[in-house]
Amino acid sequence: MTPVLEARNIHFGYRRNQEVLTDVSFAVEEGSNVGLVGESGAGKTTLLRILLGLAIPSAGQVFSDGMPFDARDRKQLRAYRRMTQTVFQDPYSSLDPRQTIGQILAEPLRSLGITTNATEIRQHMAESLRAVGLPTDITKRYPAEFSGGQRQRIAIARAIAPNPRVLLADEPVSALDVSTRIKVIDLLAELGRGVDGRTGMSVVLVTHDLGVVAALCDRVVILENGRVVEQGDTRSVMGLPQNGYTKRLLASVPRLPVVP
Ligand SMILES: Nc1ncnc2c1ncn2[C@@H]1O[C@H](COP(=O)(O)OP(=O)(O)OP(=O)(O)O)[C@@H](O)[C@H]1O
Repeated sequence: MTPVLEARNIHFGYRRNQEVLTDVSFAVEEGSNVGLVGESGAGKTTLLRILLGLAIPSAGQVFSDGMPFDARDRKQLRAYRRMTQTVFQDPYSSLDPRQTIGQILAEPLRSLGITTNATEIRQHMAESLRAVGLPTDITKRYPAEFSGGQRQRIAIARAIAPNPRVLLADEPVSALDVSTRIKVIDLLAELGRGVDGRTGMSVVLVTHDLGVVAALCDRVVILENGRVVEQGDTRSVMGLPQNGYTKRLLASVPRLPVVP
């Protein structure tokens, strides 16, 4: 099967002669969830920025449905943005405090050219609010009226409103308390499977937390200093890690599932 998204031999540096990513390759199959894991500075966010088309690799290529994706091509970027949406770490800064929830949810629908029809926008908004487990009558309220977990649900509702095929999430639960964290992970897992009449989507999850990967991802890619040191099926990698760095990361996480 052609992967929905693929990074092939990606290199990137913010400065000349200082690579932050070196020869990074991995694929995201339709409907499967992939965790990008590594310690602080490993290059996870940079890789996500490349997958979002916000940074251009110095070598290598991103493929979308098997086709090379060039973020400098505005037409390609527009089509790509409809199929990939993102959720950031901090729900306090990612939502504009001056906008109502309705304005926040409608923004991607308008800017991506999905619809400008008020009735259709209301339908999309209600559908995505239902999918994240929030009441549909909150559209006139402001982000400040909601808790961190609720705000992250609103950010997820905004991301899924255009019906993306891939959700790229950068540490989406690390700013939340433990019980809220579990609920948001469950929500992402549900959205991946498809919920409330929506089709499932792939989730690419950037995290330094292997516990979150174990709960959500079918596959895991381990990054160390900008290189992939190990990748594969999450249960196999976590059950029998081959790489010393992966073993050290695993040793720092309590209670991981054991492969039978
Ligand atoms: N805008 C930038 N300019 C220069 N260097 C940068 C920039 N952003 C990141 N870097 C460097 O690139 C490397 C990778 O950073 P990146 O943020 O991708 O890592 P990360 O794995 O996401 O880390 P964290 O878990 O702390 O967010 C680091 O050495 C970082 O200092």
